[in-house]
Amino acid sequence: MSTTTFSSINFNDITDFVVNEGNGVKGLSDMGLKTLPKQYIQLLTEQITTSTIIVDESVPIIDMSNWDNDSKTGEKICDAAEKWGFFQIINHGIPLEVLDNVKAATYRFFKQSAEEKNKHSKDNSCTNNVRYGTSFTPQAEKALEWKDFLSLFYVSDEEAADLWPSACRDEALDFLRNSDIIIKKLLEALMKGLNVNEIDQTKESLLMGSKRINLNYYPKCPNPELTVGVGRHSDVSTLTILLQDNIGGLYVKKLDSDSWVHVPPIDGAIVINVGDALQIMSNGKYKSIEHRVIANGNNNRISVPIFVNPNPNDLIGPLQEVIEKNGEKPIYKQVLYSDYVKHFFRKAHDGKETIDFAKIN
Ligand SMILES: COc1cc(/C=C/C(=O)SCCNC(=O)CCNC(=O)[C@H](O)C(C)(C)COP(=O)(O)OP(=O)(O)OC[C@H]2O[C@@H](n3cnc4c(N)ncnc43)[C@H](O)[C@@H]2OP(=O)(O)O)ccc1O
Ligand SMILES: O=C(O)CCC(=O)C(=O)O
Ligand SMILES: [Fe+2]
Repeated sequence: MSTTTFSSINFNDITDFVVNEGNGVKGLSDMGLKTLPKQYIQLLTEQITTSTIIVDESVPIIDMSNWDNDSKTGEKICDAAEKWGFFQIINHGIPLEVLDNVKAATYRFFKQSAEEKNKHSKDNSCTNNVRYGTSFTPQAEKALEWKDFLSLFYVSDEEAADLWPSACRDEALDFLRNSDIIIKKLLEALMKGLNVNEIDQTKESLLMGSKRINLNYYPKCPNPELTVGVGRHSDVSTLTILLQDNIGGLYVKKLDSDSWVHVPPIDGAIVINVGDALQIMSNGKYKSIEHRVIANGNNNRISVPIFVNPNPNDLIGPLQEVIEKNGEKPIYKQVLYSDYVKHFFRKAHDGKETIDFAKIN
């Protein structure tokens, strides 16, 4: 166990302690520090103030239990994807036990020593497909984010058995497996809304050709109002399937406004959001909305997003059907998906700016 105390580390050593030595912000929080280190103080414009929060609106909650005999469910999904870019689903069919197990596994992974977790850091990991880290892109950020994460890119069960950390591997795989049916249903409905009636092999690759599961850990934070758990960003996925715990703190931007709406935790629900890849493929019909997570002064929080993505080798752009059948002018060009993701990962979170990479000027 580490014998470092907060008074024994200099403020200038913080980045070394948190980022390079793998202690993460959890390492700082566990020491019981009373003041937020300056490296985490966000610009005033990025700190979340109550004046921009709307309390009397919320993202749609869609009951999936009627999927088979109510065509309205599909319409509700398309409507939510157009107007909010975010919604919650209930009665989705993923067993509660699977959700509870992956939450417990997240705690189990982060409870390990810094030395154990740091075996999976960018510098130490023997594979690019498993990455333990903190903040988002520390080397590119003006202010760091109060979050540690483990990011697992899925290739196969065999590869996961060899490379994913045993503290969380089986539970993460089980969540991925159990989310498959709901992912297909959601994409089927969303494609129908674009006049795409069949998800053939090419579409399957474009829509869900790769998956990444992240385990996020946001420890209790001193001066939470000065920093963020995750800064403003939109996901670069097709769809994100997000499991959050009961603490709360995720805010989404209301379309065409400067206001933010809280996504309240609902027991057993899953949060769904549209990512940039689907905004691009739908030629802007479905919205990949900016969201962010506040830091919490009283509680640790965890979340587990599954990012459903195109295959990295796919060229993504507005779908042919959208342009031909609907007679639209494309507003995005074709880009190689792995180039798009590399662009996202090389800069700090910056709201909706990633998508400019694919815009036709
Ligand atoms: C909100 O906080 C987050 C969010 C996220 C992820 C959010 C998403 O929306 S994930 C969906 C991403 N899509 C995919 O992963 C599928 C496609 N994957 C790929 O195309 C490739 O795997 C790749 C991600 C582009 C990596 O390609 P590779 O050839 O292996 O290139 P590298 O040189 O390893 O990486 C390029 C660049 O990205 C950085 N990076 C790679 N993986 C991650 C990661 N999981 N988390 C953070 N950064 C990553 C890597 O350091 C490289 O940057 P350099 O500056 O070193 O060149 C995730 C984490 C959050 O906190
Ligand atoms: O923790 C959350 O609720 C959201 C995290 C998030 O936006 C992400 O990992 O992309
Ligand atoms: Fe996100």
